[in-house]
Amino acid sequence: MNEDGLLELRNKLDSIDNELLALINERMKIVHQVGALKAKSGGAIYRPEREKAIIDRLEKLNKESNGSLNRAAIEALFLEIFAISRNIELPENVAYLGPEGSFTHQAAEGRFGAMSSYISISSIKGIFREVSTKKARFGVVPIENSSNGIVTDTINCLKQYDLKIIAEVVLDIHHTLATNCDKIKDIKRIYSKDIAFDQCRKFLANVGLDEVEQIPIESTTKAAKIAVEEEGSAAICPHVGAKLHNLPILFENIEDTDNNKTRFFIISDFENASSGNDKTSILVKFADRQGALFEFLKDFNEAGINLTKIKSHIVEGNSIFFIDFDGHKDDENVKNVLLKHSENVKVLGSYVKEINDI
Ligand SMILES: C=C(O[C@@H]1C=C(C(=O)O)C=C[C@H]1O)C(=O)O
Repeated sequence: MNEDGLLELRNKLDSIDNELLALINERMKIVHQVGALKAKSGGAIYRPEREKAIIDRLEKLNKESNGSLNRAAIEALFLEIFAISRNIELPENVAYLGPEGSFTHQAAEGRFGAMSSYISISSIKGIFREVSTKKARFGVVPIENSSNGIVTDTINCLKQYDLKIIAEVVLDIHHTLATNCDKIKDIKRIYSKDIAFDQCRKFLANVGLDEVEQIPIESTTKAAKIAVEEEGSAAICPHVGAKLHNLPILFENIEDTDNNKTRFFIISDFENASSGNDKTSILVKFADRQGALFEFLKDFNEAGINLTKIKSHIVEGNSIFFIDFDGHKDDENVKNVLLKHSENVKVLGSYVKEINDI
């Protein structure tokens, strides 16, 4: 290795880092001023729509100037900077569906960064309780998986609690088979969450593990914890879950579809302003008469609103619909339709539409 060449390059990196540090500190001073203005006006500190606009602008600039970073890299860098900025203004605590290492934990960390504090909660209802009693500023809950559908507990809580969806996060879900066993045939039982077994059926059959006892438990990460302690056990769990409990990974990406995604909602107690690229979620209870659903959908159609999801759901014996559509609740056309149906509709929140859709 050319030692002089290496030293010269490292010196260049050092001086770039010095400039970056000075610029980030300069940025933080301005964030502080924004924070002071918000404190005066009572405005929300976290503004996902503004953060998205910054990332969109930087991605465009990066393309135009032939920069080598892709969107994921720009997001990783800047979402962390934003999270640090917000935490300097007001420390953020985030309640997520645990345990540590769960997919919901990953979704939470992706959005709130390394400086936020995280509270692992064992039930979805517990998360709603934590946020509505202001013990946590944000909650992160799963809402649907591409193979297993909607998460009933989350719908029930969205109906019951007066909290808002302020952002959505979509994660690609990958499972591993992790075990202390050296050979597949030594595996006598597998622990995982019920829906994870469903998502890996073909894989289990292909490797001859479909007849082995499957023990469903409440989380995939807990599955790794149990499997590490019990001889002859394996876990279907996320990569981070296996690492967290030092359980060797035998197979990666064992899910049956290569499009396995979970969508999460971030909930809090404030409403977002429009970003120009939003989605809105509502719950609707239709009157028990012919044509009620049809008329509702007709009004949406006539207002030029694009429905992106409609799922029926039973709560306490009554059928309600969970509906997503493009647009913000304050957009003129949306506002009018919602007003017309206000008796039957609960608006759950308007939030920036994710690119990675489910
Ligand atoms: C500084 C602000 O507050 C937060 C931090 C942001 C940032 O660091 O750029 C952007 C949006 C907000 O989540 C702002 O609203 O501009």
